[in-house]
Amino acid sequence: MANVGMVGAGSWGTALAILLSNNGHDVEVWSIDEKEVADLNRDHEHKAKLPGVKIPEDITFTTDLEHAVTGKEFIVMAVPSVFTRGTAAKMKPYIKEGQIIVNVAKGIEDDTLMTLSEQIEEELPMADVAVLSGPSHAEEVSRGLPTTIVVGAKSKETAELLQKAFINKVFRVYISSDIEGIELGGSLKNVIALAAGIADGMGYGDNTKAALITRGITEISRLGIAMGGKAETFSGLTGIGDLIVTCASVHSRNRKAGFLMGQGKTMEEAMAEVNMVVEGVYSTKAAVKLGKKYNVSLPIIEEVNKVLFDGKNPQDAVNELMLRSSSSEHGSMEWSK
Ligand SMILES: NC(=O)C1=CN([C@@H]2O[C@H](COP(=O)(O)OP(=O)(O)OC[C@H]3O[C@@H](n4cnc5c(N)ncnc54)[C@H](O)[C@@H]3O)[C@@H](O)[C@H]2O)C=CC1
Ligand SMILES: O=C(CO)COP(=O)(O)O
Repeated sequence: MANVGMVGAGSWGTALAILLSNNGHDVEVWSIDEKEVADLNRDHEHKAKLPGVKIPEDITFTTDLEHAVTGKEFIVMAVPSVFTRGTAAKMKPYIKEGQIIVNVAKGIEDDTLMTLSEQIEEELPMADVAVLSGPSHAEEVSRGLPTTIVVGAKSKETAELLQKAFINKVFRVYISSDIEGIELGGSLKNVIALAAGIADGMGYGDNTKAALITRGITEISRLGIAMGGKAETFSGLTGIGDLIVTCASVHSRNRKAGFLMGQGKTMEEAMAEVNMVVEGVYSTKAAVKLGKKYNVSLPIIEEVNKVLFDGKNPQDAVNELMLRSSSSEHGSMEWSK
């Protein structure tokens, strides 16, 4: 069994710490937040983020980053994307050659357009960086509800080591070498989930949701493939799978923030009410820039960007999407007649 360092004690870091501890590993969790650490060590429950879920007493929580990451067989990074680079930089003095770090956050850096694993590699070039992603809400994983997920890594050896560490009878882990595709699917689905939430908030129905999911994965795949991801990744768990759960789930932070905006709240009001990270808000601008860079059409993502940052009325965004120039479903096609 392994010694594991968990960096980040939000809902996802806590849920995965519980899972790894239940799998028999020794888990030490770091958070920057002193109150969060004190509460977790005292209550053995994350009352704010996973109320009612018992945290095993042998999981320790600390604000000492050196202690949390030194000498661990692998480190899990579960901080919101805007803190990923900075936290990785702080870890540098304690990271040895070949240290396995598995990032579980989902996002794209707005100014560099880098994925999170690329940022971690830039800060920690000595590390062996992997990712874990898929349809997996912390609220359900922490309660042991059956979940499937994918580890992406550079080597099969690292992928299998992590697969073995995380897998159990309610958490089935697949492996993949397509880190780029996994990360792009995981980040871009959050933008579409904001759109799905907005549609729900406006009172639209299941037809609209299906349209957003289906046309959303078309946008995600088009961009992801142009950037080097594999087509099959976008039709798998980390692509369409994660998109479905995030657009549909009552647990989704992105869908909820969108819902509140669809009901007339501002982006800031919606984010404050959700009170957990809404990653899609941070990934939207980057996605629009990537669309331009790779010359890929992203109509839904562009409308989300306008609603979030240009004050566009969601109804006008819907009209724009429905009335834009008509086209065939799959681009240029051959016709039999
Ligand atoms: N919650 C979920 O169900 C899932 C979340 N994710 C991803 O995991 C990442 C983390 O999400 P959550 O745990 O939900 O977020 P959260 O909003 O619950 O947690 C944020 C946590 O980040 C830490 N933090 C706060 N400020 C920080 C700073 N300045 N520097 C470093 N750490 C800081 C704190 O421990 C805080 O509890 C996100 O990228 C999210 O998309 C992925 C899959 C599932
Ligand atoms: O990525 C997730 C589920 O797989 C979590 O999505 P939300 O951040 O929208 O809750």
